[in-house]
Amino acid sequence: YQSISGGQRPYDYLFKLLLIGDSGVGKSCLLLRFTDNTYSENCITTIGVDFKIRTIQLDGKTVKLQIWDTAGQERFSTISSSYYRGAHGVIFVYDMSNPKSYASVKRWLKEVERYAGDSANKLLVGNKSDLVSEKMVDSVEAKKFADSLGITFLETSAKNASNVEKVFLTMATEIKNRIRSLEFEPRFLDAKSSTLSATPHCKKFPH
Ligand SMILES: Nc1nc2c(ncn2[C@@H]2O[C@H](COP(=O)(O)OP(=O)(O)OP(=O)(O)O)[C@@H](O)[C@H]2O)c(=O)[nH]1
Repeated sequence: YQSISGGQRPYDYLFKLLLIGDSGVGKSCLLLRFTDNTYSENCITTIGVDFKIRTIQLDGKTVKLQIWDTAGQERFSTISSSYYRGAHGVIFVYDMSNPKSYASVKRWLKEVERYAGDSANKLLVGNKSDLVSEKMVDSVEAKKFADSLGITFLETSAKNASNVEKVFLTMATEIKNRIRSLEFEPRFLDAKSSTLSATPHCKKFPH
């Protein structure tokens, strides 16, 4: 086969991930921590949608993560709706010091289900774990909520880099496992043998 770069295989998988949550919960800071390993107190508010790329190694495979940072502000919700389509994973972020942002997660879940469907993997993140004395959202309660949805829950700090790698590595692993289990479905194999573009959920180069 011919890859887009003319022979060299650039990656085995390309996953589109979305960061979703209220304005100010730290989505842009989490993204910058993961892709550039930087942190700034005065991250500017995301206008519309922006994405960043980081390529990781997972079980000997090269996985390219295209991570979209959607604006949390209400007035941009119509802009971001089209970006939900085709997402392999959605990371729901709230601010542990802000109960309102935690309550909003339910609304964001509904919105994502409407636009991205049920197929995308989901993960719940409580950010700003460094603000220990300002903690307002109970970890046990958040974990219970995530369990009820059957999704992973992690507490992070973009500021001190706690658990940030883990969020994206866990998400990539969960998507890869889902896709691998799809490959073993007879229906999927039939479709795949006729044409590779039948691959339903990810761009994967043949080996
Ligand atoms: N203490 C602490 N502050 C954080 C952390 N992450 C982000 N912040 C601060 O929270 C504020 C908002 O962060 P952003 O990353 O811009 O939030 P956002 O979710 O992208 O906001 P929108 O772009 O408006 O949707 C900034 O002032 C950050 O410095 C963290 O882990 N700990």
